[in-house]
Amino acid sequence: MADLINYDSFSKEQWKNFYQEAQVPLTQESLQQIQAFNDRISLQDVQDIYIPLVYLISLRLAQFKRWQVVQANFLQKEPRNVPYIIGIAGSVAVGKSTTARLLAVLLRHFFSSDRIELITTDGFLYSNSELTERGIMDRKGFPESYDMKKLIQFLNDVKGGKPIVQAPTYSHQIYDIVPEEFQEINRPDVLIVEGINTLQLPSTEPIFVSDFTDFSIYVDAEAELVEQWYLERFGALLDTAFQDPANYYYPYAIGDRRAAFHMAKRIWREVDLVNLNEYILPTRSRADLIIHKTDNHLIDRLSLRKY
Ligand SMILES: Nc1ncnc2c1ncn2[C@@H]1O[C@H](COP(=O)(O)OP(=O)(O)OP(=O)(O)O)[C@@H](O)[C@H]1O
Ligand SMILES: CC(C)(CO)[C@@H](O)C(=O)NCCC(=O)O
Repeated sequence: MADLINYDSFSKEQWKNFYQEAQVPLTQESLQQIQAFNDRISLQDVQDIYIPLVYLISLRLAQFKRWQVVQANFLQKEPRNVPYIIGIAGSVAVGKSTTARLLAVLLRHFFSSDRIELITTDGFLYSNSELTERGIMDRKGFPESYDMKKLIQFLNDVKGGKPIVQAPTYSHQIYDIVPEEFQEINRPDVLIVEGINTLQLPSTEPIFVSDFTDFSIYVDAEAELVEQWYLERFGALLDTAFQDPANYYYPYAIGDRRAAFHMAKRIWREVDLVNLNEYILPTRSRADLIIHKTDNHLIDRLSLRKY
């Protein structure tokens, strides 16, 4: 990959040998938490990939904290606890939120005295009615479908130490922003921000999400595989939609399943794949770490930025 000249690339075997002193909390509550949200996650990957990753993050976090003190001393100010922000980017359905949740569980386990929070930038999408008004309902997920000003303000408030900052929430079930529902972020030590746009540089803003991000991860996989995961998740959404007429997928769930999958394939091809190729993949070469996944979501390569 020519765009990755400033990365060192490692096989899983190499990566796992960088640090194996800690063990996945196999018998503890954390393991139940990991499996509770996705029982298909490979525990071997958690040990081989995520344990060294959490250690790497702990080194960077310690360095970040030291730097905050040095800078405050230079400015003759009291040092304050500046939240450390981890961004997670990648295609729709590549597994960003699963990666983010897994990382949050592990960080909470290993840094038990720190407050670890997680948000998704999906909450900063315009609502369906706003998207319709703007004539871009078929561009959900594209740069113009996000209220970037609001997202930047949110990040600035969190970084600035403002107590209780609200993040709006998005639901895949209703396929829309949830009205009047907010997640409250209260001066975390670490905030994980997951979303397709976390490495984007939208031309409408003078400042970007990445200006607030201290460590960024791009979750990568071949588009054909991501399409398969997209369709699998679509199937799972259909399966749970049966019981709930308020669910966006209810009409598809009670209708012809083949027609529903036909529609999902078309949306993947015409919306999410186009978005991946035009706006998401070009941001990969800005990530600090690229995690490459293959069949069954197994991780086979990691690329770490050198400079
Ligand atoms: N490590 C993993 N092991 C097993 N399944 C996974 C893993 N990561 C993701 N999946 C599955 O892949 C699908 C997509 O994952 P996820 O919802 O995390 O993607 P996403 O990138 O956050 O998507 P979106 O941008 O649309 O919110 C889900 O069905 C999820 O259960
Ligand atoms: C909400 C996003 C943009 C990202 O998570 C995505 O899941 C989405 O809804 N994309 C729009 C096209 C589609 O329905 O797949």
